[in-house]
Amino acid sequence: MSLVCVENVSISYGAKTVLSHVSLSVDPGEIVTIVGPNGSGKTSLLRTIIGAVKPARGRVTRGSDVRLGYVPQRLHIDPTLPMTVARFLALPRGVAPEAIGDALTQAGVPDLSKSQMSRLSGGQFQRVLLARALIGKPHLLLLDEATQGLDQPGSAAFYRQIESVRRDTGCAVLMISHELHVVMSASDRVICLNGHVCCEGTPEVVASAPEYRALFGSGTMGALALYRHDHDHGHDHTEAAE
Ligand SMILES: Nc1ncnc2c1ncn2[C@@H]1O[C@H](COP(=O)(O)OP(=O)(O)OP(=O)(O)O)[C@@H](O)[C@H]1O
Repeated sequence: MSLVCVENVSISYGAKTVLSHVSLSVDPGEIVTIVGPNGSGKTSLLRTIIGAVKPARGRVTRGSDVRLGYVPQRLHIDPTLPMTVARFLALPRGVAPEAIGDALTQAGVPDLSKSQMSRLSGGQFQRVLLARALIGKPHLLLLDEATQGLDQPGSAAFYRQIESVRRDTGCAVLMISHELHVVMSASDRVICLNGHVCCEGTPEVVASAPEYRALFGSGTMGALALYRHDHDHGHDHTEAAE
């Protein structure tokens, strides 16, 4: 039984249609990545799944007990506003301190609760947003370019954290990313969007699809093989957030 089902969805802003006839579903425990060029409708699709954008056609269904956790692309917090991480995570409704501690631990930043939001590094900020999404114990975690602005090691560490969250909680993950080689190697399934679903399947299938190569070139295949080769050995996946 899928957690969410998107059936024949089209999304328009006024007269402009940005996505047409998109169908997809996410099953429990899967990591599914959406890739696509700028403006191809990726964020619009995620926002439709969480109910923030109404589809012009088609429908999105999810089980009545399925909880979603959403990590947005950006979140601006006034840097002059004094606010600790714990306070931020307790907004807008009260959350028990143990739940905040658990979420920060799952996000890989157990010691940040007393830090000021304005003093966090980019990597720490993203981990705090991840912790915020994990507080509700989601069945499906949705990430919109969560590693934007992080350097390559920082973003690779972030994706390893996502894999560990999936391992520990069993949640499914639907994420958007531009970091093709890192993300493709961490995903069970990849969906390539460009106004519609161009191609989808395992990372290997998508990386070799002509539709994908027309958009991104053929470089990913080599990077994917290299990454898989490099990681064909054990790892201590406990790097601290940048
Ligand atoms: N609220 C809105 N009103 C009008 N047009 C919008 C709105 N949100 C997005 N669009 C337009 O819809 C198109 C798809 O935007 P969307 O943000 O979904 O794409 P994206 O694939 O996530 O892009 P990026 O990779 O640049 O983040 C763009 O042309 C964008 O300008």
